[in-house]
Amino acid sequence: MLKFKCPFRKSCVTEGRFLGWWAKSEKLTGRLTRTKKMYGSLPPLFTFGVIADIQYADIEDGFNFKHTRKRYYRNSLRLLRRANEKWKSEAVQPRFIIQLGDVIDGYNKKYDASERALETVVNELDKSAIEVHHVWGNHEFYNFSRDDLMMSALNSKTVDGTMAEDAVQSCSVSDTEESYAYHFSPAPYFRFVVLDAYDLSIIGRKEPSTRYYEALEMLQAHNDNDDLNHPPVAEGLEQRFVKFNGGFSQGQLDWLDRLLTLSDEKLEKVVVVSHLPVHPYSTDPICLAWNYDRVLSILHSHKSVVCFMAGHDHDGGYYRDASGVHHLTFEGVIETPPESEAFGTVYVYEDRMALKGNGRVSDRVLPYP
Ligand SMILES: Nc1ccn([C@@H]2O[C@H](COP(=O)(O)OP(=O)(O)OC[C@H](O)CO)[C@@H](O)[C@H]2O)c(=O)n1
Repeated sequence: MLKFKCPFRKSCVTEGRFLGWWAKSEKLTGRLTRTKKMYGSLPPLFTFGVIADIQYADIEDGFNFKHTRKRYYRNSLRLLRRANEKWKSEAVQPRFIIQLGDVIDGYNKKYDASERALETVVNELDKSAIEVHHVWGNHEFYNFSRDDLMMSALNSKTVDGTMAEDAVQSCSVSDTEESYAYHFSPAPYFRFVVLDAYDLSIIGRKEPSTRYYEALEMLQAHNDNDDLNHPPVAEGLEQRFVKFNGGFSQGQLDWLDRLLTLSDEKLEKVVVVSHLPVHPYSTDPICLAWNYDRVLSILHSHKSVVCFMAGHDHDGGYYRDASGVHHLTFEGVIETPPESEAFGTVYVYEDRMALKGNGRVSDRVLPYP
């Protein structure tokens, strides 16, 4: 029997009725394959763009810490421009862009160029007039204080009226230790959650503050090096306990859990994003969030979660976990050579998302769990 159920969009219902009529008028069963093909070729409900680790700086090319990967600091702006031009030129433009953090490089601070570099990338993004959701990474904190970031163009926290009654609009524990975590719903039955992976960190929190000391204690319990950017071990998951990573406060984890409970009740599909990956198989473990396991267990206890997107590991990664949640770590623009690309457009359907990658980012079909 022909099933065509789409609670998301009136036009889908119309298309469904049309297909039902068409199937009957074609005297049916042998034609179902054709119908299915038509269903598969329905336009997406909406699309969105994704880009990670642009790390722009107006300086000569360099290398990563281990000298294993080249970093193209100026070219990163050209790659951002090309991505944005592509999004702008689409017949139906992406509804929004997710910028997964580290939009400018920490080197800008050294050259007193943080503001200028930020203005340059924001101006570039503004050329498309597509709404951008900014995630904060370690390089944001090399350049700016948390207070500065809250006042900057990188604060894309939105007030989402649809869940106002649920009192989970944003993650606020106290005025002095506010987290940069929020959610938005770009279409009925879909929700995106932006997490703050440097909520518990010694670069994302100022001394003296409760979270700073909590973070320092957690880090030093696993890493006794003088230089806390140096990993405590050469292999394995404990490598993640470095200063350039961070974690999620209990307040933020509780907020996430409450929010996902409401999303479950509303039958939503939820995409969670953060600068740091949370699944060990989706990244080099040196890039994992400190308390990744706490996030994973929350994600797994809610049927609404379909995908987790992160940056930070410039080599990228992908893993579909046992609960069916897709963990996508996006390849970083900064380590992408001038002749290539590193961005994606995600096409969102009723039953799946499809990532159309460019350059180093692969195409992927992401069925919902
Ligand atoms: N093994 C390391 C790696 C890095 N550092 C120092 O930490 C700071 C941040 O490093 P950076 O490579 O710039 O950070 P990214 O966010 O671009 O990349 C994250 C992972 O490295 C990707 O694999 C900087 O001061 C480094 O010098 C370190 O001391 N030891």
